[in-house]
Amino acid sequence: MSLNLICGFLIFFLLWKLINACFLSPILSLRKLRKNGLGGPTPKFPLGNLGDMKEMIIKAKSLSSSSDTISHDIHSSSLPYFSQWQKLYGKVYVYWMGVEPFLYVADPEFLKQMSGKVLAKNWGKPTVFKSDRIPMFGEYGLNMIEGNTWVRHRHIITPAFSSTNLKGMANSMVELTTKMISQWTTLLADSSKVELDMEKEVTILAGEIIAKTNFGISSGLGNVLLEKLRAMQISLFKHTRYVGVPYGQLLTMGQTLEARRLGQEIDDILLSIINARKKVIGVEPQHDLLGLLLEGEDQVDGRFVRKLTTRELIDECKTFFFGGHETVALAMTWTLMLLAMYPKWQDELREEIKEVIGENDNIDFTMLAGLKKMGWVFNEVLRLYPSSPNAQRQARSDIQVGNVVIPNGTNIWIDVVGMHHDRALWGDDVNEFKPERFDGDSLYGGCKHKMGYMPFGFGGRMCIGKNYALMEYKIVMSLILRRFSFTVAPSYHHSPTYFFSFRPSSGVPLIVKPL
Ligand code: HEM
Repeated sequence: MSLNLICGFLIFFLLWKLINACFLSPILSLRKLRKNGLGGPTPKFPLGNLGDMKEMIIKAKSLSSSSDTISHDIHSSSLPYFSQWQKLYGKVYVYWMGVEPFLYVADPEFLKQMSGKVLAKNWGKPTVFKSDRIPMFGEYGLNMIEGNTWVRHRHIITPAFSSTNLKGMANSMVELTTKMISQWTTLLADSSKVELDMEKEVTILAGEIIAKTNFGISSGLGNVLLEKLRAMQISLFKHTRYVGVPYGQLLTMGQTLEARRLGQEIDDILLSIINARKKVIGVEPQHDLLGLLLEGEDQVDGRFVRKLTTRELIDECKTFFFGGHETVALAMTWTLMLLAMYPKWQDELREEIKEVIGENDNIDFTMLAGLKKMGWVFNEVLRLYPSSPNAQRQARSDIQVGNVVIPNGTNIWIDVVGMHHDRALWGDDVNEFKPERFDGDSLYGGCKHKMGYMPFGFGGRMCIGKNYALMEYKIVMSLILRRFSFTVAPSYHHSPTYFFSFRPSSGVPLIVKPL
């Protein structure tokens, strides 16, 4: 075959791929979805609805920056496109990121029926997000994998979060929080109050806690990992990403390469931690996550094989490091901001802590169940400011929900914030901070539909670290509320911003006073 012919074939093949990716496949998907009677905003090539989304965000931000009042209605202010499209097209519609259609779902009944049709292991995760997420979670992190690989990993990891193991982690949580408290006490020695950025304080603490309890590593090394993860997140999500736009990655090449470089550096540190731990297996007891993942072997077809490969281990460590500190840190940050806004709830919690824990420094795991009101506050904070504001899935086969067929390959965006702020589900006080709605051991806070409240996800892929998170939250909050009171600093500007999660746009400065 002549060189010209080969080049001709290659050009034809690349052109065909481009036309297919940019036009044929999206038109086919649009037809299939429209056949179901699903509405949605009109996509424009090549950005889909990304341009509209950006415009709406800029408008909403300029409105909120001119207002001094603190509103908890973050659905309208931080995700204005979803809230405005919902009014036009209902709670299930189709929007586009580039040439990728997304089925938007904020209807709990639809979600219930849809999730009832698919086994946890058969859910896919959108391929379109993978290249952005791989530097953060690796290819084999629990939240990235599917099918039998997910079943195997989940089966191996679940025992690490048993109540026996959690009990063993409480001491480290108390120890590290006490260290932070003594730093604050030193700062306060010379003045009666100080202003501290609570987001920064509790993020460092949560990072130290996950580093110690899951990997047995020192705060110093934990902080190095945290800084690299944070820098990676900023390079990946702080600026416009052209998700779903054909060859959109080329437009953000610099950020992508930077994220990959940081990802590799994190992998190298984790590999050295894993190798050091391998040397002490069988010599020292291994109760933390890493020890459990390393220890033991499985018998497969009569052969003994290691449970997870080194690549899988690195990816799981990265996933737990990231997922295990960021979510809890945000829950604690928003809690402190809300408690500073509503001092009545600070007093209520302090009273409860006094009754249940007293001045005891050896907080026992079993005592924590007695902190009922703190549980309500935790639930209410995660309702208003969920650390995981959405869940994403991809159909791996056609799914029939009532009259709607969700075609194989469809991306699904479940808007958790939308459901948590839905007036029809929660009533007129939906945007108010009212922890008492979770009174009476109500798991759903009076929500009219059980799937309308899902801060920890749904079905078999529900958060594996839920009990760990609640334990850490209760220990940290008890220890700090016992010693300090909090008020909102005049410099605080309430502007929760969505980038991967809901974060304060410029920290949460609070005035801290010793009690
Ligand atoms: C307030 C704290 C937390 C919140 C609100 C939270 C929320 C969630 C949610 C909503 C999911 C499901 C995501 C989906 O459906 O795609 C999830 C999954 C997950 N969470 Fe959490 N999480 C928290 C704390 C933690 C902690 C402390 C850890 C680890 C120590 C952790 C590890 C994970 C992992 C590994 C998954 C993936 C599970 C799977 O796919 O099987 N999370 N989390």
